[in-house]
Amino acid sequence: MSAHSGPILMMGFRRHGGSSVVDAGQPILEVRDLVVRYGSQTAVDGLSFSIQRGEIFGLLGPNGAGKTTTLSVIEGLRKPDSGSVSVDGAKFAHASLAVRAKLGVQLQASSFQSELTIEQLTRLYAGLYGLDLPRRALRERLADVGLGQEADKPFKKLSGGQQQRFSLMVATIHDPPILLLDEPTSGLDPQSRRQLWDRIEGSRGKGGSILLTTHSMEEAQAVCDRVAIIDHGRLQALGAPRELVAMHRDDPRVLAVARGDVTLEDVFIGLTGSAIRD
Ligand SMILES: Nc1ncnc2c1ncn2[C@@H]1O[C@H](COP(=O)(O)OP(=O)(O)OP(=O)(O)O)[C@@H](O)[C@H]1O
Repeated sequence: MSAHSGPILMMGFRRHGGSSVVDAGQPILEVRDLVVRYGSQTAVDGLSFSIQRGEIFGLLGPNGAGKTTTLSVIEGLRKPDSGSVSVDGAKFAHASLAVRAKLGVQLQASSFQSELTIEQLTRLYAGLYGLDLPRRALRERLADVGLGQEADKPFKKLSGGQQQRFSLMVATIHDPPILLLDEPTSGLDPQSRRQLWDRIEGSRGKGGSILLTTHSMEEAQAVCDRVAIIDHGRLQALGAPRELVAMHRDDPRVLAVARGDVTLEDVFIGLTGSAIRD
């Protein structure tokens, strides 16, 4: 993640386990009044939120809430029916390559040419971003994610967790100021998950921002400065995890599902309902 210029102000965002510093200036990412339809179905229905520099922001919602659709618009893969996405102040629809390169996107395993070794793939993706990294630097990047010994292995021979770590390394190879992660820890063992949390937290220290989706309330509480809970494509709640718990702890819908002290998961289920989604 690149360090950014501009004033850094204490915003008073307090996280579980410590405090964090985010930039109060222009948001690095702004989603405004986003609407996305698939035929007659509205998947995202007037969604707005913004992310500050240095902020780790969680997009939470039950299955089918519209999280992946929102990410695909931010990534430029899908055109919204209305609304806008701005990255660092530039409307994304008209964004130059330089603006698009501000996004780091974690690719699915199926996106990589699986016969190539991970060193070859690293060189390939570095080249796409205009980076000409010497072999030692390539190996260092791999070693950073615990893949130093696997440099000569074809991608397809990595384990699922190794593939995920590789894909994260590639997403950040050009030090993007904002990283988008769609369920980054699903399928990881507890060790790899904790390591990824550490890396996510480390990016904040360097001024990087992250937008992640997760179904794990534990994860949201552990790493996110703020979360948005969405359902049916609409915003249900927005704030720091602790603030949301404090704000909704007396809500009868939340009390009805709580099993002891009210948690973020109780707030989530209370606001989005207990029914399983398709
Ligand atoms: N390509 C598509 N064509 C038609 N409908 C779609 C398409 N992609 C998503 N949908 C629908 O849009 C809604 C939002 O889906 P989306 O994948 O964005 O939800 P999500 O919050 O990411 O869900 P999950 O947690 O299950 O990944 C769902 O009702 C889904 O069925």
